[in-house]
Amino acid sequence: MSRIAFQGTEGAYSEEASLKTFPGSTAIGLPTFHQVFSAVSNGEFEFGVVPVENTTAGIINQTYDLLLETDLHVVGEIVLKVEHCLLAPPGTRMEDLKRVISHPQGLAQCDGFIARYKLEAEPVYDTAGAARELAEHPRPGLAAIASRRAAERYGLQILAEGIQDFSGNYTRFFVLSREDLPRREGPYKTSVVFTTRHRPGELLAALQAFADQGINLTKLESRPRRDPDRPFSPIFYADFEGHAEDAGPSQALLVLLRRASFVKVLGSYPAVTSWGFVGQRTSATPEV
Ligand SMILES: O=C(O)C(=O)C[C@]1(C(=O)O)C=C[C@@H](O)C=C1
Repeated sequence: MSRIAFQGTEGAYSEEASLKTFPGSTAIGLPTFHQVFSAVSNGEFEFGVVPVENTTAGIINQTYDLLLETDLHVVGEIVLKVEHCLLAPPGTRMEDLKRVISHPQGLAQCDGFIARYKLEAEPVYDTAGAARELAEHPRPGLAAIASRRAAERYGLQILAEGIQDFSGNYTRFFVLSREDLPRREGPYKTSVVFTTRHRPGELLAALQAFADQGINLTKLESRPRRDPDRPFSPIFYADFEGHAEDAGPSQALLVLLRRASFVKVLGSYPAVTSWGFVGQRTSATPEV
């Protein structure tokens, strides 16, 4: 039975993503992303499940930064539909509420709801942690944004459900492992990080190789590099269809290696190919 580390507390969306992908495994919440990455790096856990991006609120910067700093492989992706609930101790009325606590992503995904009800938003480490904190230390006027599972786990009342600003609110997670997994059947995706020389046309040239090989890029993200001598010089995170060892992708990666000043392949993993598979164990998710 696999042991999976996620960031947060029992009832977190990351826990749900872990258990739906690896049914029957043990998923344990750790307080920080740093701890999840180290626990997988030092072999304490076989896999880590971390959020990378959300369709409403964008990328999770810390995950992207840590992917660069550690040598873990990305061996899977999970896409989970996230339905947020407004939770409060039983007996609380909507009109009593003044403040709401949740993970910054949870707050960002419910920004419109929070504004509509004129609530003061306060960030905490994770959504389920907010629910637990509220259940253990209820304060007048305080609510939490978390999952239905968190409400059940911590005995809170659901005052409103589906409060995210967009009903199509999906979070994408990466499955991290110290070892790469054996190749399976089905479509793959690959994630890479690279930097280019600071000259006109360098990014275009780096990406041209993918176009030349007929490879579909599914993501391109730019982040400021953490270099004190070159603040704001960008580092690029790209995902593309295919396995790094396939003929087309390996050719494109070779060109990228020649053009770029730095390249790191984060991993090739079975792609979540259909939105119908969201949050479900499918043939595209890693086997344990
Ligand atoms: O706090 C949680 O429940 C998490 O699993 C973290 C997290 C995130 O960091 O994006 C995961 C999914 C949701 O988008 C909101 C929060």
